[in-house]
Amino acid sequence: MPAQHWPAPVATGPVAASVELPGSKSVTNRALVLAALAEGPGIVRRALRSRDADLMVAALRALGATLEPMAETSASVDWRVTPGPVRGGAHVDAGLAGTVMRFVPPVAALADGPVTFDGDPHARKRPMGPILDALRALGARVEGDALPFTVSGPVAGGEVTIDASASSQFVSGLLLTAARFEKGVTIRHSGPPVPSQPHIDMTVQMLRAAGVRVDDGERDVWRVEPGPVAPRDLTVEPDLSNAAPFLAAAMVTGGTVTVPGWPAVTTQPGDALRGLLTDMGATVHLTDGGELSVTGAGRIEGIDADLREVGELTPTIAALAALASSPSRVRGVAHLRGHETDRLAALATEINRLGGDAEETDDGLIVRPRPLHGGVFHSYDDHRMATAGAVIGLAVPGVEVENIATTGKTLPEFTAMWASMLGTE
Ligand SMILES: O=C(O)C1=C[C@@H](OP(=O)(O)O)[C@@H](O)[C@H](O)C1
Ligand SMILES: C=C(OP(=O)(O)O)C(=O)O
Repeated sequence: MPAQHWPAPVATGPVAASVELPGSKSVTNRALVLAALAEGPGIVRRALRSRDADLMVAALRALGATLEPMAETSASVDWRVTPGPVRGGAHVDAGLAGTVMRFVPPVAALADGPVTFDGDPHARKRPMGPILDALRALGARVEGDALPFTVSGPVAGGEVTIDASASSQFVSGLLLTAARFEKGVTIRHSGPPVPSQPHIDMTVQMLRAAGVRVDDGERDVWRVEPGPVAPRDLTVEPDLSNAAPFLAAAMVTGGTVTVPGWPAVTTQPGDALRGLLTDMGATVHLTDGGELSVTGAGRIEGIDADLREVGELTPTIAALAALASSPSRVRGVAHLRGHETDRLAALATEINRLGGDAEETDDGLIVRPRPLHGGVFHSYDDHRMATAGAVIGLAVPGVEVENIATTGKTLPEFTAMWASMLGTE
């Protein structure tokens, strides 16, 4: 895969493709953590292979779990996971992965010695304070308030109040390990709304499937009883958020893209694409057999949408908005400033660099239609910025995406899949 300035292919006609997506990053990394914390060996099938998933595998191995591939393809692995006593003295590289930097520190607090964490230069800027303070309040010793930091257990557990408005992953991270703390954990959120509720629902649902008792009946309060985590044999769903740029290609080109294996019921936020793309003018159909198809009308409508619950879809929606025939407004996503990059600034800057009209608001973006021209679309080490550039490039000749290889965070085969969708491979 070329490392830099990837000439984004222009579509020569309506796409007509079926695109099979590898496993969900969010499900994979939760499943691996829960398997490593379980009472006995378990299996995680169709786990994603990508930088974020590889970092999680390395982190759990460093902490004492054994992960063995039972079967693998270039895109996915079936892992047999054998838990071990959580080992101190380890180092965890979080890369730029929110799931690693927020889900692994509570696991590390179970270790018999200190565990050090660091990550990419930009990862040191991502918010960590609330979850590290929570671990302190629950009994851990933590040096540092952001990457790099050191966590030393033991943690007794108990009650803690946090402000999770900057990331739902603070809640998910504490919840995933909570049952293994002597007293379990009760988390109360206090502050502006917590984003990405479906991702918290995903955590709660996967904990329950592993036999953990979770009470989420009161808004912004989660109670986890202490107890064992049951081993499972689970199959990871396709990554519906990574379906976004491919489905967007159907809209941009007035073609049809189908994605097999779309779950009938899911906690993945990518499922919201069905409604969002319909609102932007697509015809969306999900068959009983789990095949999702999106057909573009040849014209994209602007949208006014609150994406707080599904923030990771914002870069694709903004790319579509830049190609739409009427203005768009995206709200509720101030927390995207703490993602892989400040996504609101990055999207506005890169759309405007191509001649567009995008404006940051307090909590989102306004994008007005304007003819675009070619140029370099910077990715800021952000996989979803890179794929947003590819979407715009379908309709705008001369777009070059800087560092397309950053798509390896969650979709290492992106360029090959894109070429295959366009029939140009
Ligand atoms: O728990 C998860 O797997 C995720 C939660 C969300 O994080 P934020 O709540 O920080 O947006 C999402 O954006 C991220 O891509 C994955
Ligand atoms: C915000 C994202 O990732 P992370 O898990 O690193 O927070 C994302 O994938 O859009």
